[in-house]
Amino acid sequence: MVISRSECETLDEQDPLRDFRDEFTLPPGVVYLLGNSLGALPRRTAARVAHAVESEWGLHLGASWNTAGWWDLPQTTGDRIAPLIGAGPGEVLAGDSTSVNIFKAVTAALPLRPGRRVIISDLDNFPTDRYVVEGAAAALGDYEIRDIGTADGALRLEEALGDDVAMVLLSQVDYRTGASHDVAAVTAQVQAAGALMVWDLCHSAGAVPVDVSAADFAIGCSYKYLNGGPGAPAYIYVASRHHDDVRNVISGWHGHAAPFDFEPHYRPADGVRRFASGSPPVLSYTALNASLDIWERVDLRALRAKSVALTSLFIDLVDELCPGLTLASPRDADRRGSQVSYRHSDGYPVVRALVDRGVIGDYREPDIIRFGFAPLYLRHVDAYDAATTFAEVLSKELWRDEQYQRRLTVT
Ligand SMILES: Cc1ncc(COP(=O)(O)O)c(C=O)c1O
Ligand SMILES: Nc1c(O)cccc1C(=O)C[C@H](N)C(=O)O
Repeated sequence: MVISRSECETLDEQDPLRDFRDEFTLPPGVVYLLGNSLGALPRRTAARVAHAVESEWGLHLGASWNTAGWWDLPQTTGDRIAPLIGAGPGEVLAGDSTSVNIFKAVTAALPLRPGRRVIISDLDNFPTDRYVVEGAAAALGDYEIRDIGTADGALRLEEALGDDVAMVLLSQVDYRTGASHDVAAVTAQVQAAGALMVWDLCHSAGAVPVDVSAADFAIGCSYKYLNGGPGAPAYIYVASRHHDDVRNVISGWHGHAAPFDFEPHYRPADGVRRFASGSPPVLSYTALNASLDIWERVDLRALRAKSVALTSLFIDLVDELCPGLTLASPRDADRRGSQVSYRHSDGYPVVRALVDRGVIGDYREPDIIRFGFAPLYLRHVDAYDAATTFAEVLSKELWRDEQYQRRLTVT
C-alpha cells in the first residue's frame, strides 16, 4: 500500500485543522463524502436555532426585526460570506436560492451590455444554471444562448467569444468531475472581449480558494461546504462598480430604498441591498450564521492544503487498489476542486453498495461516482477507509446485489 492506516493516523495528528472536526456532528461509523451536496451539521447550530425560536421569536416576536437584527440578515450574512469568496464588504447579499440568484444576476447583467444578444452557457454545468438562463433569456426576449462544454476541464471560450456576447456563466468547479477553472484568467479573457463574467461558486466556496474580486457577478449556495443546512440561504455577489447601474427584476419591498415609507412605486436601495426581494427565512439565516462562526476561524490556505492532501491520497490509494478504474477528475491538483470522481457503467449500484457499508458518496448521470472531501471535518483515515471499502465493493462485485439496483427519488 502507498500508505498504511497508522501513517494516516499520524498525518491526522499533525493536521493543523484537526480540531475543527469536533465542531461537527457526524454519524458514528460513517465516512461522509457528501459534503459537496449537503454539508455536515455544526454542533452549535441546534442551540442557536433553538434560541432564535424560543427567545427571538417566542418572547420578543416582531420586535426582533430590530433587536435581533433580523431585518439586516441578508447584508450582515453576506458580509460574513464575502471574505470566503474574495469579495469586499457590501458586495454580497445572502438570500433566496442559487437558482433565483442566477436569475437575478443574469437579468441584471444583460441590460449592462445593450446591443449584445448572446449568453455563453456551459452544457456541462449543473442543469439549473442552464435552465435558469433559458428562463431569463425568454423573459427578457431576443437573446441567443451559445453553449460550450467544459467537463473535461478544457474551456473552449476563444471560438465562442465574439463582440455579440453580453455575458458568460460558468461554475468554478464542475459538479461531476471536480475540474476547476482559473477564475482570474477566464474573467480577464471574458472582460477583454467586452462581456460580463458571472461565476457559480456552489462547488468551490469553502472547498478551494475563491477570488471573484475581478468578476462582475457571482452566485453560490451555503448548504454544501459552508454547512448552512438544507435549503440554507444562497448568495449573490455584485461588483461594487456595477451597483448604481443594475436592476433587480424581482423588485420587492425588501430591496426598496425606503421600505417603511410604503411608497407606491419601486425605488432601489443603494448597493447590493437592492437585490433583496421579500421576507428572509430568519431561522435558516440563524443556522447559517452559526456555521459562519466556525468559518471565520478557518485558515483558507491550510484548508486548500488539506483538500489537496486528502483528494491526492484517495486517488493514490484507488490507483493502487482498483487498477483499471477510470478517474474522471483531473490528476493535477491545481485543476481539481475538493472532489474525486470515477467513471463506472454501473456507478449507481456501486454507490448504493458503498452507502450500505458506511461510505457516503453519490452518483451523477451518466456514469459518475462522486466523493466530496470537505477538508474541515474529514481525516486522512477517512480517505483510507473509503478507498479500501471502494476496492472491496468493486473487487467482490458487491454492487451486483439486486437491492442496489433500485433507484431512490433523490440520488
Ligand atoms: C453548480 C450548482 N448550481 C446550482 C445548484 C442548485 O441550485 P439551488 O440551490 O437553487 O437548488 C447546485 C446544486 O444543487 C449546483 O451544484
Ligand atoms: N441542492 C440539492 C437539493 O435541493 C436536493 C438534493 C441534492 C442537492 C444538491 O445540492 C446536489 C448538488 N448540487 C450536486 O452537485 O449534485
